[in-house]
Amino acid sequence: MQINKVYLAPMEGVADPPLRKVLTAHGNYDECFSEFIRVTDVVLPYKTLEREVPELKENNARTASGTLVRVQLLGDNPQTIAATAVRAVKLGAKSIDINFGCPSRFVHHGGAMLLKEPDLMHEIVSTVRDALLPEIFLSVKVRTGFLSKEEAPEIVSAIAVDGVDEIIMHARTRKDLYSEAALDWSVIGRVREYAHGIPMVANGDILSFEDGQQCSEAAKTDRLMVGRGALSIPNAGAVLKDGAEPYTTSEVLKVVDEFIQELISRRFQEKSVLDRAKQFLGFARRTDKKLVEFFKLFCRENSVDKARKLIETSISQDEN
Ligand SMILES: Cc1cc2nc3c(=O)[nH]c(=O)nc-3n(C[C@H](O)[C@H](O)[C@H](O)COP(=O)(O)O)c2cc1C
Repeated sequence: MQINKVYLAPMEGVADPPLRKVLTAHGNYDECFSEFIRVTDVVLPYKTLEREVPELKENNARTASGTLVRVQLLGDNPQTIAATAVRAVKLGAKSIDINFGCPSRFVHHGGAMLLKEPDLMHEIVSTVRDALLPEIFLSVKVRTGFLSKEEAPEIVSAIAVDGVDEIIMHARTRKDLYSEAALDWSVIGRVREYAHGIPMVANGDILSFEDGQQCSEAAKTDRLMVGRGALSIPNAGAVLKDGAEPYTTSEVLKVVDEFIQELISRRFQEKSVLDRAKQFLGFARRTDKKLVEFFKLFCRENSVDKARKLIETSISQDEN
């Protein structure tokens, strides 16, 4: 199947503004997402939204390379989520996503915890939709269930509110967390009918062109979302949509170095720069055996200069 849309997934603590800037310059993504922004019983101040999603004011809700950033909100209070969404739109957001997929144990009543409460999910989605102008794109991100994928039809029915533009489904339940064995893209295909024509976006462990093809066949959709795979294959959009060759090891390392430079330019502390580069490589090594060894060497470096030198040496060895 021809893939028509590929999104860079929201990843809290990973896909922050500097990483979004770097990855969207390479990824050929149709849109990327903010990390989840938690909304309590208080409408979020503008300054919090500006801090979490600086792209809103800096570049009309786009990253430097022009990729739109969808603002993701998480919470259990329909009114404050809706009012916060309206504020995000005033700051420039063109698209909003509601998170019912986050399994974090630090989120007590929000994210995937609400998969157990279809009525509340329905109320949140309806209230947010009613508060926004129709031209503002609204999506909802869920998992296939809380305890079991048998819950998926009820979940999709609850959120398939008139005017919702997309349903994004991570093909695991809350209970599955990130278990590889539990992944089941076909659930997405089976619950399509409950979405009443709202396009579905399939998500979970898409790490290659072949994965993308299998996922879209099973999920019966031409829209995919890539999270961790975006760090192993920084050009994931081009790979999945156009069958481009995935970046080579040295191309991935050049992206890691760009990320390091981006963090330095934003005045991140040396330790944070090293930690974030390790985090990137930790994900990237999933699909590249050469990076497994490189990662071990990289973790021994205790200065950014030495770490960048190691990257440079490895790139020149790889290219010769
Ligand atoms: C470190 C990390 C942080 C995440 N943060 C969020 C988040 O803020 N909002 C959200 O909806 N999902 C979040 N997720 C879930 C991803 O968006 C995605 O659904 C999941 O990783 C499966 O896709 P993948 O296999 O392509 O990574 C996070 C996942 C990871 C690994």
